[in-house]
Amino acid sequence: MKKQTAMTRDYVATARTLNEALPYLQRYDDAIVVIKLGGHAMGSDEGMASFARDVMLMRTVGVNPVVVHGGGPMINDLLARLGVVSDFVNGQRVTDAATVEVVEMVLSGRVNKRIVQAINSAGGKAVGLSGKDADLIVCDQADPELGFVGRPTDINLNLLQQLFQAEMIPVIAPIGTGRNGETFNINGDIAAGAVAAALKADRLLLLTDVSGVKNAAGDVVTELSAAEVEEMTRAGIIAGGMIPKTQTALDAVRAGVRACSIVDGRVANAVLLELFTDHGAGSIIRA
Ligand SMILES: Nc1ncnc2c1ncn2[C@@H]1O[C@H](COP(=O)(O)OP(=O)(O)O)[C@@H](O)[C@H]1O
Ligand SMILES: CC(=O)N[C@@H](CCC(=O)OP(=O)(O)O)C(=O)O
Repeated sequence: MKKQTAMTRDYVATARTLNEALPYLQRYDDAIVVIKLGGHAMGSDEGMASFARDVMLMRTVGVNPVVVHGGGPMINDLLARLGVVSDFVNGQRVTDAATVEVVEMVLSGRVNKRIVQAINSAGGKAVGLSGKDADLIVCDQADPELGFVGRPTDINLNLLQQLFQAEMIPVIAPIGTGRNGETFNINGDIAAGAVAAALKADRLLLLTDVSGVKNAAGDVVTELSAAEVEEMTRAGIIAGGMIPKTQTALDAVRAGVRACSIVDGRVANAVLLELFTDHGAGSIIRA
């Protein structure tokens, strides 16, 4: 009897959640949502499977999801085994010719295929790509000091639109192609921002390993203005890997993306909570 009561309570809660989700489901019907999955947010196989189900659910309710991933920790692991140490400047890896080979191998290889496989196991049709496929992400060199680090200049929108029409889910490794045949390493956040901006996406979600952008007291700032981001960066409160994230968020909303959220990807169903409930967490930067 007691068990039945608990079960009934569960059903009531589920029904309430579905009811709460309705306006969000309507708002996001046929929307484009770009999700950046950071290397630190790609933990356990269960976490990956849960992320894949969330992406699949988005597709099922009519959203066009695009996944762009990182994999910094996985690159570090292989470089360490090869005895190579990288320097980072403002959250970006200084990338020489030998390093870019390792970066491409790790990102376009194991990391990309792990995500593709997880989404397909959840019933989706994910297609793994790097920026080299059909010239998806063409880059210039970002800064000579960073070596083979790319700044995206052109995105092949036609390819992405064809995949949306076929209800396929693009999973993109942040590797760019140069005009002279170079291979470029692109920071995952910057690649996701460039794709979101080109698509004028409804939402850009940056999934990471912290609960949002924190202020000097260590509290998450739920809504951030451009001026606050600039000030917190100048003061060194936004540092390291959070610099490309917040700059990407600003660039994306300036380029026509409706909103960008920085959320904790380790939280179960982080993507669904952010898109389809009143309980979105993390930090949001709006246009
Ligand atoms: N103000 C800040 N608020 C939150 N995190 C910050 C802040 N400044 C720097 N960080 C750091 O940024 C990291 C996220 O960037 P990064 O390690 O590149 O993540 P990912 O691999 O998910 O892209 C956090 O783990 C944190 O250490
Ligand atoms: C230029 C640059 O820094 N590229 C990144 C690409 C991977 C990435 O962005 O990974 P996360 O999202 O897990 O940090 C790198 O080499 O680490």
